[in-house]
Amino acid sequence: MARKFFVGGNWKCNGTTEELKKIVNVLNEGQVPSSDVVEVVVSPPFVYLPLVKSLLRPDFHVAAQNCWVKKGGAFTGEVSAEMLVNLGIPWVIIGHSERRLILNESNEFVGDKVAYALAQGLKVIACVGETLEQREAGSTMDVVAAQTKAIAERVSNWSDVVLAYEPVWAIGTGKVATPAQAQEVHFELRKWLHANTTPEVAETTRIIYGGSVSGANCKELAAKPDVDGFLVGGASLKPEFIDIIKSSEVKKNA
Ligand SMILES: O=C(CO)COP(=O)(O)O
Repeated sequence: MARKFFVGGNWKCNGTTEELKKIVNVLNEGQVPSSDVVEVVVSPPFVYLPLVKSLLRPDFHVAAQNCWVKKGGAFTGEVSAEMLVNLGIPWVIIGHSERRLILNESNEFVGDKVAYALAQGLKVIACVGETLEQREAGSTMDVVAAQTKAIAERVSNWSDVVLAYEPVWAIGTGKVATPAQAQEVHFELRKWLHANTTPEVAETTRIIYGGSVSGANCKELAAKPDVDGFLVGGASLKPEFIDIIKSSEVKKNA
């Protein structure tokens, strides 16, 4: 079964109402391949989710950038998976490296969050990736396998999971992984899924790349067989996000 190309825009902690309305207008007017070819999901900060959802074209969807690890209650400052479901938010990003590293989210905590969000009916973009230090020490695959294992141990149904490989050294640095570097890790991750879940999960789960993806570098990355799309930060707030969505055509012609 072919894996549908997936392009996520992670807006992180950016934007004002006016700025986000402008980028939504750009997206709404963009000429992109149909939703049979590419799935597009943008992720504004929590407070803007209802606004963006209400303005966004119907073939694009929204994601939250995080959610609480279990049922809501006395957890000041948190937003629960149930609340996202209540608002009709279909997707959530979990385990982004900014949360793992700045907010000390452990592999186990991320795995628990993924499992809880899925159980509530959300679809999850689960992020993994190594730091520069870990890459230079030769432990890239150990790190991403351990992060993926903590998710796999808690998840049996992978049909609502997209796995995002985002090397920390490539995020916001302009230092994109080469297509060969991305392909190598994606291939190994798929192999890991094959050995540790089921061959079908390995074959059907989308593994997307994130880290300094731009309009200029997306086509070469998209051409790699195990790169099933992107999670885009900075460039997802700019008109070039449309070009990144269009890179899905590389797959159609493959
Ligand atoms: O962290 C990212 C997406 O989640 C990538 O960010 P940049 O595209 O800004 O490098």
